Amino acid sequence: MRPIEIKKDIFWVGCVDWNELNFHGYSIARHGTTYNAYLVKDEKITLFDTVKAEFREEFLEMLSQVVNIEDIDYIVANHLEPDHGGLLADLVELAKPEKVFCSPMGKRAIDAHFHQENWPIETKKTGDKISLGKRTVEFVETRMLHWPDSMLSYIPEDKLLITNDAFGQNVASTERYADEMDRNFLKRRMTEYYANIVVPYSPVVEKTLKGVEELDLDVDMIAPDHGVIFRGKEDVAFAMNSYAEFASQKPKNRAVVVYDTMWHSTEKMAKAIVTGLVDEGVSVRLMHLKSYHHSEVMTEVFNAGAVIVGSPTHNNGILPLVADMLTYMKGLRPQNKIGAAFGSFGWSGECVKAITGWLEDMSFEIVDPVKTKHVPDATALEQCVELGRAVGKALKAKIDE
Ligand SMILES: Cc1cc2nc3c(=O)[nH]c(=O)nc-3n(C[C@H](O)[C@H](O)[C@H](O)COP(=O)(O)O)c2cc1C
Repeated sequence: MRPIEIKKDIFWVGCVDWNELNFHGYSIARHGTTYNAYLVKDEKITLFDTVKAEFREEFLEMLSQVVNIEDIDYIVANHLEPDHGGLLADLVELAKPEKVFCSPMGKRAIDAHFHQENWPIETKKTGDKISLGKRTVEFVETRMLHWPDSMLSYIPEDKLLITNDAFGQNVASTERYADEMDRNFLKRRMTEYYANIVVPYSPVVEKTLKGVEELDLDVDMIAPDHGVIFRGKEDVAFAMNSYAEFASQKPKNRAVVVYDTMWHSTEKMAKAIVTGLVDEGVSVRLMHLKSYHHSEVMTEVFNAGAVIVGSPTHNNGILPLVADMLTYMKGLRPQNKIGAAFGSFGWSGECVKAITGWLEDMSFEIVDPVKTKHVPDATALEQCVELGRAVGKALKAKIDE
């Protein structure tokens, strides 16, 4: 692909990764991603971020189409994760920039990744500004959105906000702008990204959105480091409003029933629970963990107000895929959920206690569990339907709070 001029003398110089399948446990199978970097041609030629190291040749070729690499004066490292900082050392070597700008935490990240003492690093805090000539760059630190080093760069003369991973979406496409993409597809990719990466930092998202409002930043383009760019006031508002909605984590009238099973008893219970939820007017996703990756489950969990988790008792505990999913979910700290456990057992029956413990650790509002010795009979299945109804009622009450 060629560089794209997104504003006068500002170029997208990223790489499209059509084949990436998995980001640190977050499956992006079939959608790929992009690593976006931006080059500003001003009196000081400035590069914002780099790309993943595997794309070295492609990235250097991309840059060479708009600039002599050795003419780059400044590099801004908004985020040091290797999909954006992967070629920083190469660029410092090739361009010999006058300055490398990063946040104070970015300096620590550069030290820990590159172990270089002689780079011309200058740290910038929220509110600090630099001049590129005709343009200014203002920095806004966004610690833990989603790494300690993360920051935003704002160019007021172009009303452009370069946001590193915030507002990103894992999607490989020839389209570069949000308005060229189907809106529902885009929202889905934004939701997945938020649910699998950003959700634990929702308080920082709320603070950042408030900060952008208080600083009265006039923005008509948001350029993230993954996926498409939001251009025009309408799409900027769409991106900001989507993040405000995501960060609020308001419970929705949807439930996820997620489980694993060895001999299908827990599965029979799961289906009866779905019946009870549907009786109460709740929209349900039933997800067998042998069919769904934990990140697909997480996106549904994020979109749901209730999560009902099932496992048979297995060696005095729960099945490994259920433990895997609970570990992943707990790390992402979803808020405002109703939770319940269910499962079949043979003799000792620890499954529901173990699952309930996980759900309590995540501060879910707990509805009493159901466990069944081996194959559920009609009475046991009716208890499962009742569990679904009880969760549906608790969810309704929570939504009305
Ligand atoms: C390898 C294995 C280990 C098991 N360990 C336990 C156990 O520690 N305690 C228990 O109560 N049941 C145990 N069970 C019995 C299962 O929980 C029981 O068969 C249950 O009905 C299976 O539910 P499912 O049909 O959903 O797989 C075990 C079963 C298997 C196959």
